[in-house]
Amino acid sequence: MHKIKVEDKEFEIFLENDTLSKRIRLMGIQINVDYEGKCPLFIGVLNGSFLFLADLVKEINIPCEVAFIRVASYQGTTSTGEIKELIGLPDDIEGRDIIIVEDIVDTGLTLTHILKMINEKNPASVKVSSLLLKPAALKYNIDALEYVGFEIPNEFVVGYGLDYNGLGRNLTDIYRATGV
Ligand SMILES: O=P(O)(O)OC[C@H]1O[C@H](OP(=O)(O)OP(=O)(O)O)[C@H](O)[C@@H]1O
Ligand SMILES: Nc1nc2[nH]cnc2c(=O)[nH]1
Repeated sequence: MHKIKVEDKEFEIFLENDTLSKRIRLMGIQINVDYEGKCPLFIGVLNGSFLFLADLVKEINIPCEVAFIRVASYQGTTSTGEIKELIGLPDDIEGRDIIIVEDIVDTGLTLTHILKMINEKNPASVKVSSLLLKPAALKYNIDALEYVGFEIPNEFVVGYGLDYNGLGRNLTDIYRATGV
């Protein structure tokens, strides 16, 4: 089993880059079909989505635009993970077909806040594309979650954009914590 250490934590290989690429190709095909004749605006949620978004849009062969947003958490309330503000949301999304791009949906809290703030700007439609989803961790129902790469167990993962204490985002494969 291919194991690595990121800072103090051990991880084992979980999803190899080739597996990710094949799935992302299929997700792109599905989006090309669903948005034929439209010009969707992909909005990546920084930081974790940067590699997934880059690979996903390379599979898109219809006109599209790309933007990024960042969410900032309340200071001192990290245990509840409340979200204070959304940075970088374009002003002119009214009437646009939006596809929010996430690396992972865990509890669903981040997306719930993002969706609320985006919907206030009256887009034509909003869907979410997430590479990973932890169904067992979900606390918020997200109807807009249309394109999911992989449903994974409720385990901590790192690599391909996902970090452990800021490290590991550059790994080409995704690893899971070994729990030792
Ligand atoms: O469904 P949730 O429980 O809200 O968790 C999912 C969020 O957590 C991660 O972001 P993180 O806050 O770690 O920031 P990062 O993308 O900069 O790593 C991920 O990119 C999602 O945005
Ligand atoms: N790196 C990383 N970030 C997350 N954010 C929510 N869940 C996870 C996870 O499993 N790994």
